Amino acid sequence: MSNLRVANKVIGKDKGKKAVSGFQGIEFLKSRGQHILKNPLLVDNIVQKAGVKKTDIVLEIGPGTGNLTIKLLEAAKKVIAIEVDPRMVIELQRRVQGTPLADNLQILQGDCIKMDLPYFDICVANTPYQVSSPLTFKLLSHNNIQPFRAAVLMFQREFAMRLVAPPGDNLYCRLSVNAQLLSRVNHIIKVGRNNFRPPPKVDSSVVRIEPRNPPPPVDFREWDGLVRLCFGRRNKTLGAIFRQKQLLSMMEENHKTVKALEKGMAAGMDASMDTSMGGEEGEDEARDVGMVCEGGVETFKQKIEEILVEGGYDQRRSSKMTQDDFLQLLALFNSKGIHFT
Ligand SMILES: C[S@@+](CC[C@H](N)C(=O)[O-])C[C@H]1O[C@@H](n2cnc3c(N)ncnc32)[C@H](O)[C@@H]1O
Repeated sequence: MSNLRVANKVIGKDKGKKAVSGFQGIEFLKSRGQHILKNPLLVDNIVQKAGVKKTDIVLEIGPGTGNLTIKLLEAAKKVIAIEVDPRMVIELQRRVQGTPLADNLQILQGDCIKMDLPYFDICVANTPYQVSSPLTFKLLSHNNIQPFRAAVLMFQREFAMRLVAPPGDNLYCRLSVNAQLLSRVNHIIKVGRNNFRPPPKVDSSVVRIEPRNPPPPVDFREWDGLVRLCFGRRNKTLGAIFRQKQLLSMMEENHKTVKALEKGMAAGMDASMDTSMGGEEGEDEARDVGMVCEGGVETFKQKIEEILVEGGYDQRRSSKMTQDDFLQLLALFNSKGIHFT
């Protein structure tokens, strides 16, 4: 039996997973999102719309049997392809072997979510749908370290439409807000399911993601913490969301932790000059967590309500709020010492 025949069998961690017969004897795995592009015109269209330049280093995630890879190699200076399935790696190597394209292809075998990404100018990929969201945000956070021009990615249609959805759209959600904070996202090609082998259950779309350079000056973790709460119940008013007991007590705990940490750091710095004047213990505690107002000790709930009313957010719904609305809301909370990390 040749090496290739051995390689084509489902091996290693993937052994025993559901497979359908595919290309050159390779069984395609559903669990790995192996839906191979079989329409060459579509492949040409993706490469052309991506705007790949002769000087580009292209990152491809999941090259599979190489239908897109070959076209990318013809258009770019170099392609770095990350593929998790060793059978696909062998097939791709076989396809370029002995051709001038082989010199410009680097294959990294492994899981794209677990490995550090290399430098690249543009990412073009028919992505494995299982990793759509982590991959999108991995790419966008990589942009903070090594900025890139764009990512042109095939996703399931609904995921793509959620990425591009504007405020007020039924599909507008945490994913839309987060992706649009970090990038400009445009839908560029609709792709029917019959362009793949085997055909997936749903249609797909290609989107173009252009990271915002420089990235927005906001702590993304904190931003996502706020957005996650706001979209917990997307059609409720923020007033109603932030009145929920469980949410308030979680925020209050978080608030106390942040204050205690700040106090600990300040104490470390001021250890040699203690200016404390004593006072009522309860009030000190409340002051420590930033909840003392003119009339005395204010409850955390009141504080949050005041912030929302003051900013005009009490009756707003996250499903209709823009990036700027969320940015201003976060700035308002932060200015009152409330954080979402
Ligand atoms: C939708 S197929 C695309 C194949 C090929 N690019 C094409 O268009 O014909 C997805 C590919 O991603 C690979 N893959 C799945 N999960 C992966 C992961 N976590 N990291 C890297 N590659 C992955 C699969 O083995 C498969 O080859």
